[in-house]
Amino acid sequence: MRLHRNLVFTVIDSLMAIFNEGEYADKVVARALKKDKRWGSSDRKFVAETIYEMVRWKRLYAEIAEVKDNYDRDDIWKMFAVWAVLRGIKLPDWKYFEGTPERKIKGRFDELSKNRRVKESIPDWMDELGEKELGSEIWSQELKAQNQQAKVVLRVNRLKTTKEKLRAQLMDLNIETDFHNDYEDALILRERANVFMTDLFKEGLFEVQDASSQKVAFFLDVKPGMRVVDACAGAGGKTLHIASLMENKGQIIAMDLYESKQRQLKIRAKRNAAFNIEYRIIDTTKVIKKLHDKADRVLIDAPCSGLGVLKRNPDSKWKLQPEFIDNIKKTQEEVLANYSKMVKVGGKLVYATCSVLPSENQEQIEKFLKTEFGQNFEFIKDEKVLAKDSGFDGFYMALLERKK
Ligand SMILES: C[S@@+](CC[C@H](N)C(=O)[O-])C[C@H]1O[C@@H](n2cnc3c(N)ncnc32)[C@H](O)[C@@H]1O
Repeated sequence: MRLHRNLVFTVIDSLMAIFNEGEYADKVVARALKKDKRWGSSDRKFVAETIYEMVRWKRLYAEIAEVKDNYDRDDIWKMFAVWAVLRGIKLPDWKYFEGTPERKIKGRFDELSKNRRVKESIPDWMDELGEKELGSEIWSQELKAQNQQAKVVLRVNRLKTTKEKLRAQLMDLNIETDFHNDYEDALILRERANVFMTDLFKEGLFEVQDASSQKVAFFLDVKPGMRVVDACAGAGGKTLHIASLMENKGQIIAMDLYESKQRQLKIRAKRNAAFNIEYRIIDTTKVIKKLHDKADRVLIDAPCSGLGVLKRNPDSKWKLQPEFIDNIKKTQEEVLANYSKMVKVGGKLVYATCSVLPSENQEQIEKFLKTEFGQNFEFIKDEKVLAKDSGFDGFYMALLERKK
């Protein structure tokens, strides 16, 4: 591989913004890709993937390069040189690479790889937390799995097509996909491609949704004609899947705290031809009270640490703080206590997170079932999805039924 100056400069600028100015990697990458219209797909791929790689392995590269946080531009060049050397890429004779100690880089890599925190490139506190909650062996394997690049997974929109037809249409565009027995609605791309540019996407024939996340709507056991509340709907990844399974029959009530997310959901719902969604912003407790005892199904896709989705958000390794996790656990307890009241007797509740930490998952459910209101519910089943086993995101989902 040859390094091209303007592409590498874009990577360095982007990393300055992510590491030093607190910007989010996905936004910075999106901006970087708009920079030069002449770039072809391999140029764009280089820019996006290199930025993500450098974010993913930030600690490892920084320690090998012997540079410390609050990196200046020279430090980022040194980290970039480490990335290139470890990939066996020949460094061009640019001034930034003068004196790069290639042999020392390889030696330090071997030495530092003995320490999990450096090898898997995560902060100390996060490593301590993961080990405490999952045990050293599982946590090590999970971290390794979550440091792999995520596969691109599509979810067919049953309101518009079938996965067989969609697969054939994608094939016409030279986008090859596979079905997977464990994920009924999924098509998994053999190679990464920018599927958002296709007319098939613009016509709403599919959404991009990780395979683990696609399990949740099935777990909720929705049927056409039901009244389903998606209490933390956000931009609606799962709402749209629920809509697809309900064949536009019945009612879906999509709620969130934030209007901006709901606006995105509305656009997506239109594209998907999902017509049975109503929208509510949770701005007072009344919004929830009005629906007490009214829903056949309630989904609580709770806000969480995101410690199951580091594959797709490597950035959160560096942005997440321990205090955030403590606070989000309190929110999880509250939403379980309050939103479960919308389930009618005989109805079902799914509590889901994209975290692998038991303290955000099964322990929240155990706690809830011991509360006065929680005693009205029976635990049916749960699923703890680890990236190390599934190859997709880490996830948790629990199914409860209201008995009285
Ligand atoms: C895991 S995300 C939801 C993802 C979404 N369900 C999807 O599949 O695309 C959690 C959502 O909960 C929302 N949220 C946070 N606190 C909440 C609360 N107290 N009540 C309702 N929603 C809340 C956040 O705005 C966020 O959109």
